[in-house]
Amino acid sequence: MLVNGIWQENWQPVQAKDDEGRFIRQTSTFRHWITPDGTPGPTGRGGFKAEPGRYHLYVAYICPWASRVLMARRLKGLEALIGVTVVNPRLTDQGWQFGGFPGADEDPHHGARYLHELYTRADPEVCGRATVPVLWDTHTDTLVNNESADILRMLNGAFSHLVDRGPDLYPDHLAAEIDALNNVIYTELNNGVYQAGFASSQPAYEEAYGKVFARLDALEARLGDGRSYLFGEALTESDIRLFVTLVRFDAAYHGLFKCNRNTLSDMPALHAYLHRLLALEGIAETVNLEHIKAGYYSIKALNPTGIVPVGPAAL
Ligand SMILES: N[C@@H](CCC(=O)N[C@@H](CS)C(=O)NCC(=O)O)C(=O)O
Repeated sequence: MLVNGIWQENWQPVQAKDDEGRFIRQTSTFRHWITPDGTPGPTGRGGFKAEPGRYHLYVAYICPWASRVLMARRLKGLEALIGVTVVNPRLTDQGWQFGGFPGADEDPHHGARYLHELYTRADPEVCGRATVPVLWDTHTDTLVNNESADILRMLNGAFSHLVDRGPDLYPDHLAAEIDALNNVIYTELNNGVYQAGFASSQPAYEEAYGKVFARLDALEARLGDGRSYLFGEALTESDIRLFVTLVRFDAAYHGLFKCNRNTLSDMPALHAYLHRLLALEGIAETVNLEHIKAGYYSIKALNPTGIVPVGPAAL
């Protein structure tokens, strides 16, 4: 991680813990918003007008937070407006690295070797982890936002005057319900699986495991009434947020994170829902299982041999 702009060599993939051994996720540092006219968004400063070709996303296919942004870019038809660079799925002791793995890109804008170089370019005194996704402004050469929840939301609306495609992922009449469900999905699933995987005590692991499967059971029942998506027939942000965890479940969380009461393929409604989303145009291309497995199973603290499982044979 970075402390006052200096990369710390003793970087640890296992993140902060509370007193009972529960994993704690850090908060994001850059919180500016792209808006249609460049006026400030809900946080940060203004000056980031939606313009074709101006912004660039740095992502990792392994990362569920980055994947939700990739999905929104595809669903909203923004591929021609916003470029993407995929980092190497294996975290190094310098954090995310460019190139060096099939399907991993070089940095097209700065020729950086590591993602943390972009963070210090944006702020020479930056402190914190150099996480993906990164939303970069090529005009002012700075980091706009590194919080995927913000990026997901801004991609829904900020470019609509340039490209008006795809579902409204955050319609006004569902906003409060989406926020509430997002919160539950984040706490109990998106982050819940990490809390199981990175727990450093038996009780912390069991607590997280219990939350994960209780929520999966509740969602299995919710989707079992025949609806296509979480809120009926309209695809929303909440579906994107749920999908990114479901699609990694059997390949990474079931084994590596010990979320192993059952596989997702054992839950018929959730499994059908996963495949319904995967079948949406362009969505399967936002998922790279080789990167997902290589990335998760390269976490030495959880898998010291680095052996990557061959399966699952199918999702
Ligand atoms: N709040 C961030 C979290 C992103 C995040 O934790 N990304 C992970 C990959 S899944 C990362 O880049 N980790 C590198 C690190 O923690 O140093 C978001 O949702 O955008």
